[in-house]
Amino acid sequence: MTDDQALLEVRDLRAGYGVSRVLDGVSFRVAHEAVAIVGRNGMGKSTLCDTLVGLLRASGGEVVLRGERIDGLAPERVANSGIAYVPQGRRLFPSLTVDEHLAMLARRTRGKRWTPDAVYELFPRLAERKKHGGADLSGGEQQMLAVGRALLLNAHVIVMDEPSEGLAPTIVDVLVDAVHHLVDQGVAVLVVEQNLRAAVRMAHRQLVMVSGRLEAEFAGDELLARPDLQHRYLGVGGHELEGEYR
Ligand SMILES: Nc1ncnc2c1ncn2[C@@H]1O[C@H](COP(=O)(O)OP(=O)(O)OP(=O)(O)O)[C@@H](O)[C@H]1O
Repeated sequence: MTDDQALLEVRDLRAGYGVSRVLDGVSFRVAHEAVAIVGRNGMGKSTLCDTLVGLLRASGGEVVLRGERIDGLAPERVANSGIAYVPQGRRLFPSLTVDEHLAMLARRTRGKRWTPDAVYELFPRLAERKKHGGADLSGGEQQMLAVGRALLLNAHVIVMDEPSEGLAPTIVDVLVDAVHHLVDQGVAVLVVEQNLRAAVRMAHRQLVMVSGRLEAEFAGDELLARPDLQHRYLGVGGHELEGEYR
């Protein structure tokens, strides 16, 4: 596989809940890079994440990871094939310490690039909190731990659903740096973000989801400079979104 080939390719993906169709033919490619998906609430971004990682079954289309179809596989097999998921809300165990969370996955890390020590090097703050339980961690520390767990799966692609949600700006900076570091290390990142500024800083390419379809793509900070497009695609200025796209 060469660098310009897609690590992840999604073709005409369709999925929904019962009779309600949410993803209505989603296609995109992710190479060795970070790509952001932005869009208003309820447009299908989390549904896309769940479908990519096998938590929701696609009703049509294909998900191809490094040349192999992974749609239709159970979530554990998707994880083993090289996509790790950092879900919205982080889903940690309140009674386990940081060390215990990472040790649970350490068995899989022998001889691999990512180990608990490498995670502590990436997030020194977590190293300081090794013995603390999940319930004692701040939102930012929980997010770092959730990313650390995903890294220990030694994934080729990490899917993150709204990682900056509820985090202080300085912690968002840590996450932005972490995403760049992961890309430098050869990991592709697909990040769903409500925070446009964070999305733009994490990912050079931003794809806009509208009603279960990808309607537009922007590069760099093009979208930040265009309030008209933000209004059109993201509903900025709409009462329910005021302040989210900051
Ligand atoms: N478990 C579910 N059962 C039925 N409908 C669902 C379920 N989860 C989401 N939906 C619906 O699917 C649509 C897309 O939701 P989704 O959460 O994917 O959007 P989103 O873009 O991630 O928005 P948000 O940022 O609010 O999570 C919405 O209409 C939502 O109500």
